[in-house]
Amino acid sequence: MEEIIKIEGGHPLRGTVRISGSKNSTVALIPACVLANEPVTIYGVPNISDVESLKVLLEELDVDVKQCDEETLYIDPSQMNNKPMVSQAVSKLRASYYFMGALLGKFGHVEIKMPGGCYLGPRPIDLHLKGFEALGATVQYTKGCYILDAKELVGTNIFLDISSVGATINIMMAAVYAKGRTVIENAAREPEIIDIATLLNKMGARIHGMGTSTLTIDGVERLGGCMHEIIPDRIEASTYLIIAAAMADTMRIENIIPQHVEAITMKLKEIGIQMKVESDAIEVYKTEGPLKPTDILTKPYPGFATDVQQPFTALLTRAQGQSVVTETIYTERFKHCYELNKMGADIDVRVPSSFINGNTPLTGTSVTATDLRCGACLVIAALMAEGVTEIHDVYHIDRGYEDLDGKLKSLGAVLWREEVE
Ligand SMILES: CC(=O)N[C@H]1[C@@H](OP(=O)(O)OP(=O)(O)OC[C@H]2O[C@@H](n3ccc(=O)[nH]c3=O)[C@H](O)[C@@H]2O)O[C@H](CO)[C@@H](O)[C@@H]1O
Ligand SMILES: C=C(OP(=O)(O)O)C(=O)O
Repeated sequence: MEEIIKIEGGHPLRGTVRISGSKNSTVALIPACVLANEPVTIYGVPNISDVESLKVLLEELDVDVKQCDEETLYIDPSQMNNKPMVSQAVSKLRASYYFMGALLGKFGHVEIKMPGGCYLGPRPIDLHLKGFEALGATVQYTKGCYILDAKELVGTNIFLDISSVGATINIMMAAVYAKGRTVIENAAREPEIIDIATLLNKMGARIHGMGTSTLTIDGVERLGGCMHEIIPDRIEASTYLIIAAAMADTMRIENIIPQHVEAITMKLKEIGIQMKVESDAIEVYKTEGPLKPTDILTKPYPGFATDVQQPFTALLTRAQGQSVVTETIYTERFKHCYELNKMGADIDVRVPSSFINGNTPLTGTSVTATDLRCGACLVIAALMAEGVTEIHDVYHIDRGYEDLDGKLKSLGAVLWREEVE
């Protein structure tokens, strides 16, 4: 049996939606907690399936995990055991690879199988491994498993060829207990990296320069417990901004850091969306008149996030003219375009760009969420479409959007889930 989402499109949306804690922060913060020797409490944890998979992984390592309330997680790693990470849960998400840095940093040894996550074209982890090697670890790959070993990790200078989010976080975690100073040059500057470094510093790490492209980590001997509140999810926030732009009379999006979504709000304004930006909320108003087409170039933060180009494409099918989306991060991240075309869009994909010939009304049909943000794109398209859209492989969506159904229903959307053969 498979669960699908059905959405009846065309209903105007109004009301207030609250953004959850950041998925991409949470999935790194949870593995980072095992570096401590005392309990850590994290607030604002989103209720998504990636978190459920990480809780399973923690339990497999004998970490004491308690869900204190809906969004508070208590993680006590003081009695944990370092075991091979080979269960199914590892393959359910990409971020299980953060246990590489965390366990290598804490125990000098880790055995873990290949991570899972969204297929967006090839997603190598060579920069993570080169960073671990530079710190003094050996890396072996046998029978689908990485085995990393280090008698001692020693701080060094590491230049990342690409400012990879995952490699920056993983190397930072491996380096917190290393002897001496590690400097990561061309480090990623995403807000999630600042969040992880902030947690580690609260635990007693000495990390400087977060939010810049040079991160300095001075090794320490012990990390203790702390409490930490996760930043709001800028990708979920962007998704609801686009939903509002597509379907709202008036929609208020709360628990937002406006600076984190500035590349998106600038684009929305450029195509003709009106909004009011407050310190921690954004109100979006009904658009009168046609939307203008635009060109989007995905870039690392603070540029236009690759995770948002897919949902944004759904909105661009309504623009009067041709828009071009060019991917510089994952050049094959265009599967959503083929699904949108099934709904009546006219999108031509010529890697690394998609050419969206707008002003095409969308009609509900059967489509597949090939990855998480393709799923978000199809939800937006379905809300805009005439008739009922059925979305398959919704487990991708559930990896990253807390209570999508509940939040949309509270805004006036008509959707439901069904079990099908
Ligand atoms: C859990 C999480 O936070 N996921 C996000 C993270 O993924 P993730 O951390 O996997 O993405 P990276 O920033 O590492 O990837 C950026 C680019 O670097 C390349 N690369 C990366 C590592 C490496 O060792 N070698 C290499 O060549 C990748 O193929 C890609 O082209 O950042 C992506 C880019 O913002 C987002 O789409 C994902 O939502
Ligand atoms: C690609 C994404 O996630 P992951 O890296 O966890 O696969 C995403 O959040 O859009």
